[in-house]
Parts: sequence; C-alpha cells; structure tokens
Amino acid sequence: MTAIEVYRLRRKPARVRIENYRKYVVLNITAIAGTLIHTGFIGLFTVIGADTLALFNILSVLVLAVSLWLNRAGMHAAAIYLMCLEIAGHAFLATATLGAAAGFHYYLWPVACVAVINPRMLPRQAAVIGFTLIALFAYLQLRYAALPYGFAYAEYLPLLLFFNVMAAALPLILAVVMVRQINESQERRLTEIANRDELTGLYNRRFGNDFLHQTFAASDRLARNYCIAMGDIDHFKAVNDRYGHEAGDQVLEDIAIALLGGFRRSDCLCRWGGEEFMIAFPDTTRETALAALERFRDRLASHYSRVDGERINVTMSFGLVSVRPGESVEAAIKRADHWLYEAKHQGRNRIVSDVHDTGADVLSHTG
Ligand SMILES: Nc1nc2c(ncn2[C@@H]2O[C@H](COP(=O)(O)OP(=O)(O)OP(=O)(O)O)[C@@H](O)[C@H]2O)c(=O)[nH]1
Repeated sequence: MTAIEVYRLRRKPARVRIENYRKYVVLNITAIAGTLIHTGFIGLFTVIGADTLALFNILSVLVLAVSLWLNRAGMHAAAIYLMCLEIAGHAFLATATLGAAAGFHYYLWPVACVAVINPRMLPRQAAVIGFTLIALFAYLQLRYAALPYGFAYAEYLPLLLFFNVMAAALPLILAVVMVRQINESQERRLTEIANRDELTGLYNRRFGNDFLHQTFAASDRLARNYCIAMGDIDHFKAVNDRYGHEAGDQVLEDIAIALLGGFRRSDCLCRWGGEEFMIAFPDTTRETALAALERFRDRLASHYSRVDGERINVTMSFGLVSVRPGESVEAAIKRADHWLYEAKHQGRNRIVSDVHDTGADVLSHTG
C-alpha cells in the first residue's frame, strides 16, 4: 500500500471506500462551501426583503446537511443528485424572483458539468441532462432578463452578479482540473506499467530497446562515449532447482534492488529477459562503466537473499562494450552478448570487455 493510500485510509469515514476517497473529499468541500454560501444568502435575502428566498435557503442548508451525511455514509451518487437538485431549484427560484441580472442562473453551468462527468451516469443520459440544464439557463436568461428588480439595495446588483458568476465558475474549474489530474496520473501509470518489468520493477526489454535507439543517435551526433553491458546470473537454474521457482523470483527481485542502488540514475537498467539484464551507460567511458560494474560485483559478493531462513548468494557475469562510432543498437548488443558468453566460458563471476579501437584486446576481470 502506498503512503498516500495509508493516509487516505486513516482520514476517510468507515463507510467510504478507498477508491472513492477523492470523490468524497470533493463532495465534502462542495457541500461545506455550499452550506456557507447559503447561510450567507439567508442573511442577504432577509436584508433586501426577499423573505421567500430566505426561507428557501434555510431549506437549502438542510438539504446540503443531508448531502454531507449521504457522502460520509458512502452514498456519493445520492449526495450528488441531491446537491444538483438543490442548486437547480435555487437557481430557478432566485432568478425568477430577482431577475437574470442577479446572476443566480449561472449556477446551472457547474451543475451541468457535474452531471456530465458523473461516471455513474451513461454518456447519453449525462448529455441529455447537461443540455437540459443549459437550456434551462438560456430560458431563465431570456425570460427574466428584463424583470424589474423590486427589492432593497438595487445598486449592489452588479456586485451580486459578479459574486455569483465567480462562485459558479469555481466548481466548474475545480471539476475540469480534477479530470485533468486524473487523466494525467492515469496516463503516467499506464506508461509506467507498459515500460516496467512486472517482477523486478526494472525497465523491460521494449523500453530498453527504445532507450538505446533514442540515446544512441544523440550520442553519436555529439561524439560522446557510450557503453552497454549485458549481465546474467550465474547458475540460476541451480537456484530454481534447489530452492524452488519462488525463491528464484525472490533472488531476481533482490538483484534488481542491488542494481538500482549500484548505478547512476542516468544509467538505464533493464531486465532483458529471464535472468539476463542490460545496463546502458550513456555518456560514459569504458573505464568508468567497468569500475561501476566492478563495484557492483563486489557488492553482490556480500549480498544475500533470504528464503525460508536460508541465505542465497549468487554471482553475475557481464559482457561490456564501448559503442563504436556509427554502430547500430543491434550490433552493439550482439557484441555485448558475445563478451557475456566469453565471461561464462572463462568461468563466470567476471566482467569481460572489449577494447573497440583495436577490436582485439580483451580485458577480463575476475573475482
Ligand atoms: N524463478 C525464475 N526463474 C527464471 C525466470 N526466468 C528465467 N528463469 C530461469 O533461469 C534459468 C536459466 O538457466 P540457464 O539459461 O540454464 O542458465 P544458468 O543456470 O543461469 O547458467 P549460466 O547462465 O550458464 O551460468 C532457467 O532455469 C529459467 O527457468 C523467472 O522469472 N523466475
């Protein structure tokens, strides 16, 4: 469970489901803000002499209190419908009483917006309700535009219009911002899922390949050093055979954690497949990459996985290449694979790297 989920779990009322927490908070804020606004309106309407409206606002406050209770009880859809009904009724009555110049019919816009984004409603149904509410807005505007204002403090009418337009815009903008946030976070999450290996959380082969293709071109253009290492756990089959597949998975996860702690953030760590890993070192000389791999191999020597009280220690072999100018991703990977094979052949637990400028030298680092 993520930290934010733990926080939500602590804060939410018992009957609100964790996946509805965001909805619960937004509805709560809306209902509380609505209650405060309507309480203010009770005073305002009493002062200007619109007693029917003042009485209606007492009813509005009660309706919003019921909505708050429904929201806390987990009945979010019922809370939304009740609030929308209250706002629409109030907009109608206030406009019919004070005229369109007071701007109460503007509250129909956020109600239409909430109706349309409510996921409980079918899209067609939501569209019909949305258009009906906007049609009601247009009707009120046309019908009551010329209604003479017959109450006290007429000079403050423009101020009331300004307040109503701003207050009505607030939930509208909040709703759109919320939808945007949800969209962006879902997009980020989907991209993460598509790019990551499920077991280890490292990047997967598809992402690794894309990364190599993108960074190779830039590196070549700028004549920068670039290294690639292919790594493979030694005798991993024996781990599976002796301790079981689940223990093998545990070892893979622990290796991934060790890899993440062992290299720079700019290096790209991928699970290439099975028990094979690819590390891309952009903007890095062969000597630096070799030193980093050596440090990692040292680290691995004192690194254990614990499975059912047993300590499992594994070693890894690496093939390292410094990318040649103009070399393709596929050719560089093939060479790294070749030196990995050579490392296995020479007895494992070592790093074998090429020296590309001669194409002949082979450095072998053993434990
Ligand atoms: N537990 C687990 N095992 C895996 C996974 N992917 C691949 N393997 C195992 O990794 C083992 C790889 O075995 P081999 O290719 O023979 O290589 P090795 O035993 O590591 O020997 P060398 O590479 O020659 O040192 C196989 O037993 C696979 O089943 C995985 O996701 N989880």
